[in-house]
Amino acid sequence: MKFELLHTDPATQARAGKITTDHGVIETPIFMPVGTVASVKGVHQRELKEEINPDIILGNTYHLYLRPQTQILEKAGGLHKFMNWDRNILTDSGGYQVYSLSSNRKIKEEGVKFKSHIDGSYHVFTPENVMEIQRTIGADIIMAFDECTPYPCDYRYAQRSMHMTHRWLDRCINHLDKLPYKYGYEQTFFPIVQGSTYKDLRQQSAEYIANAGAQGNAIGGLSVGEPAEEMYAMTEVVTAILPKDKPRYLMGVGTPINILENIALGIDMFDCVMPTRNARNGMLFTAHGTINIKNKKWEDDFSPIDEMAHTFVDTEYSKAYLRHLFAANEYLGKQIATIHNLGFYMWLVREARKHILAGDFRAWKEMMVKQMDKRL
Ligand SMILES: Nc1nc(=O)c2cc3nc(NCCN4CCCCC4)[nH]c3cc2[nH]1
Repeated sequence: MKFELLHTDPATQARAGKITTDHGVIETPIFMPVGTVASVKGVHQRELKEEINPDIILGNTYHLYLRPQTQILEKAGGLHKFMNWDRNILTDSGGYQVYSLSSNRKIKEEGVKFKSHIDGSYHVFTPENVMEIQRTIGADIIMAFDECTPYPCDYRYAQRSMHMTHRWLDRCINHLDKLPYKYGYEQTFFPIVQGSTYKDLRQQSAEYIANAGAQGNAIGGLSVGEPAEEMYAMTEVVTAILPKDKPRYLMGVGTPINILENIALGIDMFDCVMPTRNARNGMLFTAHGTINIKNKKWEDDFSPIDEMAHTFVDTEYSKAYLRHLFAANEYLGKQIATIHNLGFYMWLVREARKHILAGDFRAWKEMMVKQMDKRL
């Protein structure tokens, strides 16, 4: 992987960059649509490419390991072939999903024992086998196996969790070095900063991760219920320490406002289920605020979904029609809302990149944060 830092905004820490991998170029700042189990829910790969045009999407080790399982992915020649997606893919390592999805899991030094949320079978993830699984899935960017420290937690817990994540990081790196690529293209490994919301632990973890000398670095343990101000404060502490010539990925973030605030703090990569999950619930994000399309007020509003026309659905369908589809529980409604929200998120980060390069990012960001903070 190659990262070119094209410009850093003088008034903030915002950056415009370009990542190049064997599956193409990723222009940063970037939002990565979440395709947990090899599908961005309700959207065809062709629609994704033609209408939303993400340079990279997310997959998930925990889910893909349980279903379709790694031997199927291996027989298919990896996840790109299996889902017919020839652009970039990033897989999360499962550290978060085990903690958020599995009914009962035990975290020990060796690894995490968990019960499948699908059929109740027991499994163990270790730094070593998660590296093997991610080699088999074949994503272009793969994440360290870490513990996403639960929030809130006391200092002692956060400290011990962070040190275990650092020991697991060393095990990931040592094991990965023994695992050749399976499908003939490069895979890049990102370590993950922890430390919960304790400034000194975040500094220690950022130093440890920076010293690993990876091609990119991630910030974990945030967007787990902490107040946004805490998220921003921890991001600021960490980006001050992480190397500037490597991309920074803030995991699981976030709302449109969170994304703009964190771009200003020096983050290059984002992923979040919000645009897709909220869409399925009728919540639309727009540059002028959020719309709950199920609200009766839209039942005779025949204006386009979004005049800014980020994607074809914005002008081909009215608010009234979309509200009707949700009222009738037609899954076309969920599909339309999903394409709209992903189109908006991609527009937002691309606009941010334009303003960073134009030198007026701060003023634009302040205006957008105010404008988007409305319920329409
Ligand atoms: N390996 C790993 N380590 C993390 O610390 C981590 C931290 C994360 N924090 C989030 N937050 C997701 C928040 N999301 C907001 C919309 C509703 C569903 C949850 N996702 C994460 C994923 C993560 N993955």
